[in-house]
Amino acid sequence: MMVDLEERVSELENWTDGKGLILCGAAETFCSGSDLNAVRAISNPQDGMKMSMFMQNTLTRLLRLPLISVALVEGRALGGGAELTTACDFRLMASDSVIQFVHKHMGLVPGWGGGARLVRIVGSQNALKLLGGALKVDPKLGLQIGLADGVVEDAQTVEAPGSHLEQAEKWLGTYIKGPAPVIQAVKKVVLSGRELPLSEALKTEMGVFGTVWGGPANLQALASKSKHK
Ligand SMILES: CCC(=O)SCCNC(=O)CCNC(=O)[C@H](O)C(C)(C)COP(=O)(O)OP(=O)(O)OC[C@H]1O[C@@H](n2cnc3c(N)ncnc32)[C@H](O)[C@@H]1OP(=O)(O)O
Repeated sequence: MMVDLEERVSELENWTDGKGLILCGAAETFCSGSDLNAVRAISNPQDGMKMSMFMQNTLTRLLRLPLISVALVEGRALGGGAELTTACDFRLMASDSVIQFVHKHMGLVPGWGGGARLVRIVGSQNALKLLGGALKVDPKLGLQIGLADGVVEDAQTVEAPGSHLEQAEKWLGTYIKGPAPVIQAVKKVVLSGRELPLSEALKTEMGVFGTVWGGPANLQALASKSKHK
């Protein structure tokens, strides 16, 4: 799974006209973490560090894709699976889903970069509670602390506007409407603001601005004298 994920990220890095990405699991489970059978075979500090380095690299590259990404959490996101959700820009949770950093119960802490990212998403107080208590985060708690950005309704219920995936596509559609170069620029500006010290982020923003200023979408908008009512 880890190698497969790295390969998919490499493919996405070459997707030049992409705008959005939805990461979801199969068989009603988002991801139950690292393969426990494989983990047993590499349960020494040296191999653990190698796995940590590999997964941090893969998930950092996933988060830095110039695409707006959503983790669609159905069922459980446990351990490394919970870390995986933090490598997307947004998280949408199904009504019966749970995100749980179970690392403490495994005698571990996050090692795929999920601890550092969690602090940036929910703040250090909430991150300490989630990791220290190995708390089960349901959609209600997820929305309350900012780990979840929305809830998708069960497809069986009358109010549900389509499957979970269709709802996620609709939700993401709001944020990726428009030309790919502009949406990619939006992501790059937010990413630099999120990751870099202010002076560097400002420089990056200027560079990204230069790629869209006077570009096709900008010139078309100017020519159409659009109003923003
Ligand atoms: C980076 C740190 C980490 O990620 S440490 C890993 C943290 N994850 C875990 O400890 C997951 C432990 N598993 C569970 O809690 C349950 O299997 C969950 C995921 C809740 C599913 O429960 P349930 O619906 O009852 O199904 P089940 O237990 O019968 O599982 C079906 C088969 O899948 C397997 N499975 C599940 N998770 C893993 C995993 N992480 N690695 C390896 N195998 C896993 C189960 O063992 C089970 O296999 P089998 O059918 O008994 O052969």
